[in-house]
Amino acid sequence: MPDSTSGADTPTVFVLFGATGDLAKRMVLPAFYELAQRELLPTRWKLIGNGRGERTDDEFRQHVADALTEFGDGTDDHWDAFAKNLRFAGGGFTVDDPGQLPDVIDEIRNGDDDGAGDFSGDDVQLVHYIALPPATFTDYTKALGEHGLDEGARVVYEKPFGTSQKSFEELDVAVHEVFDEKQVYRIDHFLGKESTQNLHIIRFANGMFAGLWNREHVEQVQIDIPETLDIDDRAEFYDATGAVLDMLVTHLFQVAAEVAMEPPLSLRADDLQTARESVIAAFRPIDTDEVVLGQYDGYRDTEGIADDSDTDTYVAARMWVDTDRWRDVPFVLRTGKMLGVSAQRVTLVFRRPEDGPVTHLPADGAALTFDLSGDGEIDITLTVKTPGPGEELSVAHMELPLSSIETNGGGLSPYSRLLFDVLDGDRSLFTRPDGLAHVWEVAAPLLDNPPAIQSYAPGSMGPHAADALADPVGWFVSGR
Ligand SMILES: NC(=O)C1=CN([C@@H]2O[C@H](COP(=O)(O)OP(=O)(O)OC[C@H]3O[C@@H](n4cnc5c(N)ncnc54)[C@H](OP(=O)(O)O)[C@@H]3O)[C@@H](O)[C@H]2O)C=CC1
Ligand SMILES: O=C1O[C@H](COP(=O)(O)O)[C@@H](O)[C@H](O)[C@H]1O
Repeated sequence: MPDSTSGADTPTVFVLFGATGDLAKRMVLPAFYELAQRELLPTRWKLIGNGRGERTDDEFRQHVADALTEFGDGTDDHWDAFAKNLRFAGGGFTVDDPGQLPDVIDEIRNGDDDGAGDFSGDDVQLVHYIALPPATFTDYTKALGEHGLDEGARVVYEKPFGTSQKSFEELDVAVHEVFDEKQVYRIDHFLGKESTQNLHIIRFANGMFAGLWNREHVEQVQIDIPETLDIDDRAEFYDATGAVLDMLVTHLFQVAAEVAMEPPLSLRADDLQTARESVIAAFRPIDTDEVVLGQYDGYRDTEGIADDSDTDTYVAARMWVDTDRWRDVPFVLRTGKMLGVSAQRVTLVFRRPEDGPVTHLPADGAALTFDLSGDGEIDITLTVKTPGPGEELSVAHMELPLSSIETNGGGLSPYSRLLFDVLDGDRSLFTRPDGLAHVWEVAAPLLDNPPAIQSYAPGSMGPHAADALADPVGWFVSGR
């Protein structure tokens, strides 16, 4: 639910720090354009790209057009009107020197900007998007405060919001010295995926699932994100990060919290965030005996990776959520690069009825799966009678692609959805510092004392040692 100041009529200035960077061109700029195409932007808006170098507005417009061609669907008849709203403010942005940004904002506020829309005389909503290397988050936050661009503004932080308990706490203090929590939007784009949102909608909107969402009925939860991708053009970033930080303690933990949360009082931002982020406090600190770390063969031959790198490109972990609802139900989480298949599946595996008349039931014969990839899909696995003579059993699947549901314009990509929510003032799908503080407590045993890395063949499903973590059900996603 949006905060009180948002609205389609509020003139909005969106400042994209790191506008020349990789994330901006892959995700943020195409998502912004998608919102324009879908007419989901405020009536009056400007996007100011910020960077340390100098570019004219027209050069920046060309940069955006190129990004849309390379990473989006190109430009269409929305482009001319869109391009008029793009500006560039170079010269960097530091506490000592704000570069050109304040002047460009003033031009827009004073109505001197020759683009579309008159902002003069209106309160302008500032939205800052920090798409910069994480090491710079604190300095840019301080600079926003120093140059008076914090008041009433919203600020979006890319991930990772800290890479250790210490760096998280330091960043959290720095951010709250400048911004109130209600101004802050920490992105985890897995929360913006259509199927992730269906974890709470399908559960709470359908009595048949609401009643099953507990230890009495669920035997195991799997959160499985294998990737066939390698790390080629992100070698420096990836080698300093690894699968545990890049995926496990960020996206997979947030999705686990979506599954595990207690019913929120409502779907309002505070209630949904409270339910999701507070259950992380009940995640049991990771037992490293229940973790398998891997690195694919050939990783160290990648340009930019040291010959002796011990960075994890794979992690599988069995975790426990110590609430009455989930006590003793294993949550098994897995992700890795260069695996045999790409998938993003969250599966609740249901218990087999005990002492019922049907015997010899398969362990994987009843499940509800949320496919987070692409447009999203919900699948139901059932044990059925094999058609024909006799009483043979088969495991059958029903698939509901979310793209088959009639909508007004189709689903939104995760970044478009999250940007829309920022512009709308809705923080439901963003992370909160109380949850993130617990993430680091849960992860500490693994970060402090990681198990030895095991090698695996590219195209496999990772080290065999991880197979047992999902016993007795077995991993639903299989690639071998
Ligand atoms: N790239 C991706 O696929 C993903 C990235 N992210 C996150 O998004 C954020 C940005 O990532 P990405 O775009 O890849 O990063 P880049 O390395 O591409 O940096 C973005 C921009 O920041 C500016 N910049 C770089 N170093 C500094 C510095 N030391 N001080 C000030 N400005 C600097 C540069 O712009 P200029 O030279 O114009 O000043 C650069 O173009 C990171 O937090 C990352 O973790 C999250 C998910 C995926
Ligand atoms: O944040 C990240 O996510 C991607 C996977 O995201 P998706 O957009 O393909 O759903 C992952 O490949 C990358 O390593 C990680 O940084």
